[in-house]
Amino acid sequence: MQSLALEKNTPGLGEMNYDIEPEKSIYAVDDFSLWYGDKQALHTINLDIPVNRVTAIIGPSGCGKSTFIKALNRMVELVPSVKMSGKIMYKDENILTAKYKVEDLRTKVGMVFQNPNPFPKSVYENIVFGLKIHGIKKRQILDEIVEKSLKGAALWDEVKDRLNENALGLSGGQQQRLCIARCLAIEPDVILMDEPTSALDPVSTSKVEELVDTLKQNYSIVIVTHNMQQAARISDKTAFFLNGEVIEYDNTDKLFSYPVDKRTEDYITGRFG
Ligand SMILES: Nc1ncnc2c1ncn2[C@@H]1O[C@H](COP(=O)(O)OP(=O)(O)OP(=O)(O)O)[C@@H](O)[C@H]1O
Repeated sequence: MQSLALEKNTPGLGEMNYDIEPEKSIYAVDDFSLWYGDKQALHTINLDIPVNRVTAIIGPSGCGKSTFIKALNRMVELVPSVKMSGKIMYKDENILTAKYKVEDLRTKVGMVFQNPNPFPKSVYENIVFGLKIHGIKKRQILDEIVEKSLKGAALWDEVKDRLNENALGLSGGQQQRLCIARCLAIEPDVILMDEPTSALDPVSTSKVEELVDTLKQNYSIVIVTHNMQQAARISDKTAFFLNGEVIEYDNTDKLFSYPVDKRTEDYITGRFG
């Protein structure tokens, strides 16, 4: 899918973006709105998410960042009062239609949460849990996937001799990388990260940031972060949300250096939020 994301999606950017190369998109979000009961949380979002890039979602508390990212894997539907309109195209298919199987989506889109949430099982069992559900039982295959996933999450060297220990005995940073490894085991296309480092110390945070940078070679990553330095460090594109709207969406270096909208400028310079 080719998309001219910035021309279409960035209110107020005008001709400044015409020199930007069209990128392949993994998601094309089209006039997407969401309500919790009567309260509208997202307003006609148009946003294309590029393949094999890191896209950061920033904005003040309550602006709809988590709601948006949870719409991308339809997790938001777990809230009974949710209503949605518009389209979320994932590889040319609208995931919001009744016929789109949410189980299929979950095998293509992994998610990492704010607080590391390993199962109270061994490191090994954490990785193979989803695979077993999908009927993969052969020990040799599982062993290979465990090693590959832990290597992919830059955790193998630290835990290769502790595979049978309870994952809850790992440090917070190791637990978060284990959750990333658990994601990688299902071989998704996309990894959604909802403030993945906000519960981590600075050393663990920088390990996860380095990891994100490596992972984007093979995965499309969407990361919600409160930390603007983090967004500037690790993302290729940034969307600034405010009151459920996308105010500005652009290449990260441009958005942070030359924001077009005054509200973006005020936010990134710390005048509010
Ligand atoms: N389950 C829910 N039921 C009703 N309203 C909700 C629910 N979850 C979120 N909201 C509301 O939707 C709006 C967007 O919330 P959301 O959690 O997506 O924002 P956020 O930008 O991720 O905030 P934060 O940075 O504080 O996590 C808020 O007004 C919030 O109160």
